[in-house]
Amino acid sequence: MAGPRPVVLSGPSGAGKSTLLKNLLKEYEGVFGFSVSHTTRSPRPGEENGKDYHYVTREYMQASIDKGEFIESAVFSGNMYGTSKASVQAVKDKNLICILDIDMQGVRAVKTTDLNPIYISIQPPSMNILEKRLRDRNTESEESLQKRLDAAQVDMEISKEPGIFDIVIVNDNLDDAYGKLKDALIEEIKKVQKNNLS
Ligand SMILES: Nc1nc2c(ncn2[C@@H]2O[C@H](COP(=O)(O)OP(=O)(O)O)[C@@H](O)[C@H]2O)c(=O)[nH]1
Ligand SMILES: Nc1ncnc2c1ncn2[C@@H]1O[C@H](COP(=O)(O)OP(=O)(O)O)[C@@H](O)[C@H]1O
Repeated sequence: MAGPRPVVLSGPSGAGKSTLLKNLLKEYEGVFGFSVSHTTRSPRPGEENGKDYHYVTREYMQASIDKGEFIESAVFSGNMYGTSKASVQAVKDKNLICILDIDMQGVRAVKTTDLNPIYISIQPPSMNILEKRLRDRNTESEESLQKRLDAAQVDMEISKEPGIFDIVIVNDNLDDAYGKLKDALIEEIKKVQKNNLS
C-alpha cells in the first residue's frame, strides 16, 4: 500500500521554511518525518549533525552522487546540498509524511522522479522584509547574504509560474502562514493519524 504523499517545502533563504517545518514536526509528532539532506555548508549554532543536515565534505558528497546515492543535488550560495535516497527511505519506512526542504533546482529535479510530493512554496511578504529577517537571523556573511537575496529574487518570480507549486504561502504573520500550511496538509495528516490508530 502506497504510504502518505511526501511534501516539498521550497522558497527563498529566510522565507521561514525551517520555522514552519519545525512547528509541524513538533505539533504532529508521529505524522511527519524530515528528510535530512546532505550539505557541505558548515553547521550553524544550534544545528545538529544528522538532525538538521548530514554535514559532509565536497569529496564525500561528489563520490556519493557519482555512486547514484542521491535523488537530487544542487549548488546553492557556494555550497552543495542534496537529498539522498536513504534519507527519504528512512522516513517512508516509518510510514510518516516525508518533508523535504529543497531549493528550486531540487524542485525541478524531483519533478522528474516518481516521488509525487505536494509542492509548497513559502514566500516572504517582500524582499525588504526578507533581507531584514536574514540579517536578524545573523547566520550569513555579507557575501552569502547577497547571494541568497539574488537567488530569492529569482525564486520569487519562478514561484509565480503556474504548474510548479500546488500552493504558494506568503509567510507574513507566522500563525496565519502556519494555519495555511496545516490546511494544505490536513488530508494527508488525517490519513496517517487514522493509520496510527488502526
Ligand atoms: N536542492 C536541494 N536544496 C536543498 C537541500 N537541502 C536544503 N536545500 C536548500 O538549500 C538552500 C539553503 O539552505 P540553508 O543553507 O539551510 O539556508 P536557509 O534556507 O536559509 O535555512 C535552501 O533553499 C534549502 O531549501 C537539498 O537536499 N537539495
Ligand atoms: N512570519 C515571520 N515573521 C517574522 N520572522 C519570521 C517569520 N518566519 C520566520 N521568521 C524568522 O525569519 C528567519 C528565517 O526563518 P527560517 O525559518 O530560518 O527561514 P528558511 O528556513 O526559509 O531559511 C528566522 O530568524 C525566523 O525566526
